[in-house]
Amino acid sequence: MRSPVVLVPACVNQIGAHPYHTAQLKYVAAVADGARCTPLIVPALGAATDFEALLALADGVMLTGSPSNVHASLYGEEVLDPSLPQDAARDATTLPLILAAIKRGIPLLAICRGFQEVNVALGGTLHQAVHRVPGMADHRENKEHTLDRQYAPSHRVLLDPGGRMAQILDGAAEIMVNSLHGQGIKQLAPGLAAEARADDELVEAYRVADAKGFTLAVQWHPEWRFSENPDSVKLFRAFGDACRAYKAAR
Ligand SMILES: N[C@@H](CCC(=O)NCCCC(=O)O)C(=O)O
Repeated sequence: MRSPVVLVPACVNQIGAHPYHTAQLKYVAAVADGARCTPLIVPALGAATDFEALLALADGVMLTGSPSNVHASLYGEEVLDPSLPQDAARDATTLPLILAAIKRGIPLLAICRGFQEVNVALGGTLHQAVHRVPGMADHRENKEHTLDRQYAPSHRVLLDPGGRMAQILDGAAEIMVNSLHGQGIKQLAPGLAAEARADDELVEAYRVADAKGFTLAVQWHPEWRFSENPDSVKLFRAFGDACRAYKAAR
């Protein structure tokens, strides 16, 4: 029997003289080895994407992190810092894909930029620079540190005791997470339920409250060396199980 297919939308990145569709290995590996599903990287073709064709293949969707920001115009703001990277082709692909996947009840796991994308797709807004908001912490990584240090757990999040995440993590009340983002949730979209918050109250995880299928979005990076972190192992296993159940029920 074939394994569930999980769509992993690509970014567009310039490498040398040419633009490429790219997906980082760590995300693809977490789908393959953590969720035990077959990752299928989706090119960022925007409106030229045949979403119906893709969703007919999909048993799950995983949205990755990326250094680029969701374009501020998509939540009604001017871009505050145009020097930061953007990826209009990814926005034009992921936002419609998110809406279509949720409507179909396809399991959805969203990480970092993906977490921000789902919120914007559903009508929420973002802080463009969390660290400039009075009372909020700086959630960015120090780029001068080694990667191991950048992706090391750096702060706690408190889990909603009645939430899906707490259930997946065997009733944990809080966990330590890494933190590599400048933007964050300002206004949670209608229909999203917060699952975890940092000590400065920033939403760090949520689900789509009335979704037919599994939905979880996290601001941190569970894909980083996931096999060394029991919480990340449980999260990818739960996502994979949801994809297997979706596939079985088709
Ligand atoms: N641009 C957003 C998104 C942050 C994000 O996804 N960072 C991860 C980049 C590298 C990786 O994929 O590990 C923000 O800064 O808030």
